[in-house]
Amino acid sequence: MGKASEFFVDDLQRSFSNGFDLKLNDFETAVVVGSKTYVICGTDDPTITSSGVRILSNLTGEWVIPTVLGTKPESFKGHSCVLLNKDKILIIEHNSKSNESVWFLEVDTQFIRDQKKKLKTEVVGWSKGVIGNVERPLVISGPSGVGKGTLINMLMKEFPSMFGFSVSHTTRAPREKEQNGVHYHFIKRDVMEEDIRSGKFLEFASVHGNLYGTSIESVDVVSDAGKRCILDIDVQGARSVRASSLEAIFIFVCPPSFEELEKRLRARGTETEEQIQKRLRNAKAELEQGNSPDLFDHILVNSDLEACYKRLKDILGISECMSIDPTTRFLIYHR
Ligand SMILES: Nc1ncnc2c1ncn2[C@@H]1O[C@H](COP(=O)(O)OP(=O)(O)OP(=O)(O)O)[C@@H](O)[C@H]1O
Ligand SMILES: Nc1nc2c(ncn2[C@@H]2O[C@H](COP(=O)(O)O)[C@@H](O)[C@H]2O)c(=O)[nH]1
Repeated sequence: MGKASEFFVDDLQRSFSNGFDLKLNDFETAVVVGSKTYVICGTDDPTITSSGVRILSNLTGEWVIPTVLGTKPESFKGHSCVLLNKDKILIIEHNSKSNESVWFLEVDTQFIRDQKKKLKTEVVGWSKGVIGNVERPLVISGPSGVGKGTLINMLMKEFPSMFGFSVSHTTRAPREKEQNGVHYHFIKRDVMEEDIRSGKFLEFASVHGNLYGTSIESVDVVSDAGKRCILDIDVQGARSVRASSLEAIFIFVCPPSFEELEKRLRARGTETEEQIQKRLRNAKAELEQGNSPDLFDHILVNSDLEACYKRLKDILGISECMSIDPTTRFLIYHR
C-alpha cells in the first residue's frame, strides 16, 4: 500500500459527524455535498471500486456506486479535492507538473441532474479542466463517410457536460440504429418545407437528394443547457451559418485520399450502391469547396483517427486546459 491521500477541504470534512463510520482506503478522498459524501478513489484497484467513485448517504448510511459519465482520469496516487459552486469537485493530482492533472467531477450540475432523471440512478461525470473559448459553437463539415460523426462522438464521450449535439431535421429514412430525436428529427418533406417557410430553421440544404436542416430550437436546446453546440452539416449549410449571426468556429474534415473515403463509406454499410455513388460524386464538389479559407477556419485530415482527434482538441484548446504553478501550486487558467 502506498501513502495516503493528502487533503485540502476534505481533511476537515473527514471528521464531520454524520453518525456513520467513514473508513477511507489509501488513495481515497471524501467530499461532502449536501446530504451525501462522495468518495473519490485515485487508484484502479478493482477491489476498492471499479468506477472510481462511491457515494455515502449521510442520512441512511447506505453506499451507492454511481453511473460514471465521461472519461475517468488515469489512476493517480495523491490528490486533493475542492468543492466548487456546490455542484462540482475540482481534483488536483499532487506532485505533477502535467496539465493533464486537473479534473472536475460533476456531482450536481444541471447536466448531472438531467442525467439522474433520465437514468433513474445516481450519476456523476468526469471532465477535464479546460481553457479557451468554450462559448463558440462548432460547425463540422466534410464529405459523407470522412468521419465527422465519429470525431463528434469521441468529443461528446470525453466531455459530456461541455458539448451538446444540435439534432438536425431530415427527410431521409432512419438507418437501423438511428433514433428519432437523438440522431435526427425525422420529418416528412411537406412538414419540413412548411417549417422552413415559417422561419424555424437557421439553415437547410438539399443533400444527396434529401432535405437536411438545423432548427433554431435545436441550437437553443444546447445553449440553454449551458453547453457548446456542435453542428454536423454539409458545406452549403456551413455557408449559410457563416452568413448568419451564429459566431461559430468552422472546421472542414478531409479524407487522406478519395479511395480511403470510398472504402470507409462502403465499410460503414449504411447506404445502397446507388446512394454510395451519389455521395461520392457530391464528395468531389465538397472537397473542392472545403479549401475555401473564407469559409473554414481549420482543415483536419482524418487519416489516423486518434491523431485527428488530438488535433481537433488542440484546435479547441481542450488538450491542455489548465496548469498548476509548480512552486505555488496555484491553478493557472490560460485564457
Ligand atoms: N480515421 C479513420 N480511419 C478509419 N476509419 C474511420 C476513420 N474515421 C472514421 N472511420 C470510419 O468511417 C466510417 C464513416 O465515419 P462516419 O460515419 O463518422 O462519417 P461521417 O463523416 O459522419 O459520414 P456522414 O456525413 O455520412 O454522416 C465509419 O465506419 C467510421 O468508423
Ligand atoms: N446543411 C445540413 N447538412 C446536414 C445537416 N445534418 C446533416 N447534414 C449533412 O448531411 C450529410 C449526410 O448525412 P447522413 O446522416 O445522411 O449521412 C452529412 O454531410 C451531414 O453533415 C443539417 O442540419 N444541415
